[in-house]
Amino acid sequence: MSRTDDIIAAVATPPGRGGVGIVRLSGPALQGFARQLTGRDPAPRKAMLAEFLDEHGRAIDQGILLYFPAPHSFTGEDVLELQGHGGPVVMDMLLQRTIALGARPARPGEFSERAFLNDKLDLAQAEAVADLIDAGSAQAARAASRSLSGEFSRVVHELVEKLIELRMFVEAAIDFPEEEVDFLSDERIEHQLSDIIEAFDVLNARAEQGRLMRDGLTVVLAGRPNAGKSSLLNRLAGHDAAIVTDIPGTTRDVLREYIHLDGLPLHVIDTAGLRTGGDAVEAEGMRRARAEMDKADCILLLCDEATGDDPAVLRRDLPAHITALTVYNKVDISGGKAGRRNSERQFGVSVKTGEGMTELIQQLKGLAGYRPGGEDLFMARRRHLDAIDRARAHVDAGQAQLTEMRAGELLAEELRLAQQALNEITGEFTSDDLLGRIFSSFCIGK
Ligand SMILES: Nc1nc2c(c(=O)[nH]1)N(C=O)[C@@H](CNc1ccc(C(=O)N[C@@H](CCC(=O)O)C(=O)O)cc1)CN2
Ligand SMILES: Nc1nc2c(ncn2[C@@H]2O[C@H](COP(=O)(O)OP(=O)(O)OP(=O)(O)O)[C@@H](O)[C@H]2O)c(=O)[nH]1
Ligand SMILES: [Mg+2]
Repeated sequence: MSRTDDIIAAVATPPGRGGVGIVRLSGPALQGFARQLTGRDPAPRKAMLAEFLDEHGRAIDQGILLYFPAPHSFTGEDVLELQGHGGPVVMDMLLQRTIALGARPARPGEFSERAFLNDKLDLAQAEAVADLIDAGSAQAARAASRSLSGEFSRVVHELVEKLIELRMFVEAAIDFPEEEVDFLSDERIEHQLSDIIEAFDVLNARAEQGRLMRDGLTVVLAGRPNAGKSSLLNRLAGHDAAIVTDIPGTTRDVLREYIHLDGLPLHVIDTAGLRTGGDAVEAEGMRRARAEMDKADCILLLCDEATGDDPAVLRRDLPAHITALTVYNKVDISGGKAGRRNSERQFGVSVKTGEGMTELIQQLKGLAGYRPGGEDLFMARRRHLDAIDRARAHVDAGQAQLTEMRAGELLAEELRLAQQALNEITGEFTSDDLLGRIFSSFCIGK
């Protein structure tokens, strides 16, 4: 665990020029520190106009000084903010001055880590702070804000409480072995178990939505040369990202664009057209195309309907576990039907005129199970979903112990393991290693 008895300092505002820039400090005895820096005693939680002085007593900057005495601060320690003029040189001079006075530069995420260690935030909330800063849409920001306020943690805790309650009940039964079998046949246990499993499903659905909102959906555009993949990339991106020509084999590299569909982040990946032959460069392009397809959430298999390109052969070749939509392109010249075809996996479009595009996009959102504007979702990460999955697997195993073996002890143990897995989400049960990994991905000054 990191030491928290020293003073950390960092520029909390983004690098570059801005109206105001903030150097933030956290640690012990910052009142004296403020006195040395400004020659004045700061009043707790009161904005004070002050001069930030260098070692010769000259003003580096004139700014607002904020002092939050422990424990009533963001980190739970003394916090000092020097709100100066937002230029990179001023900020650096202020930071260097605080270091000369005994502070040390903060590591990424160290302020949030201290807030976590001092119980100001649980782990899911600390992660939500970072997700709020990284939010790419208003929906994502609202979801992160809901997690930051503790909504996600509250739902997780409710489920943990249910697990504890049931475990106590089962453990009480184990303490009276002669009655155990009867006790375990008690319908209450079955009921509570199915109640818990239902709560897992609800939690999982909400968290999965939140994860989608955070990580987005990766869609790979694949198909024969000239099918219109790069044209589709450009239309989705809204600008000329990729070169489009009528020469088959135009795209050789993998191209990536990041867009939003009603708040759903979409990573769209354009690839080299698949065909036999082609030179070494094109062959490498196709190899990379297939590597991207293996990692996709969804593949759009494009074909040029105007030339009668049959997608069946390529479709058989796709990675089996990944959802694929077949997109018949160029209906403006083929005369084919635009929009949904025989199944929800087949669409006719004209990338050129835009016909059928709305339906295709609608289907993409639907595939992800994405519900725009979902007011009940909270930000979640893959780490959280993994923990939910593991906890759920323990509950399922416990249920099997009960119904098949009437083994109360084993059920109790599975419930304990489920509880432990869920506690990883809020950080009641974590390793230093995990904390290190989480906080080091934050920005400096957060
Ligand atoms: N200038 C500035 N703006 C900021 C932050 C900051 O650190 N500085 N924040 C940093 O992320 C966010 C606000 N988060 C904060 C969270 C808690 C406390 C705080 O002082 N908490 C005390 C008192 C609570 C109260 O008065 O109700 C506490 O929890 O005891 C301050 C900021 C966003 N804006
Ligand atoms: N008429 C018509 N032409 C289209 C449509 N979509 C694309 N094209 C044309 O088809 C040709 C090939 O388009 P690209 O987007 O480069 O095709 P691609 O699949 O990226 O091809 P490669 O990069 O070679 O694999 C270009 O001349 C486009 O203008 C469409 O909907 N209708
Ligand atoms: Mg192309």
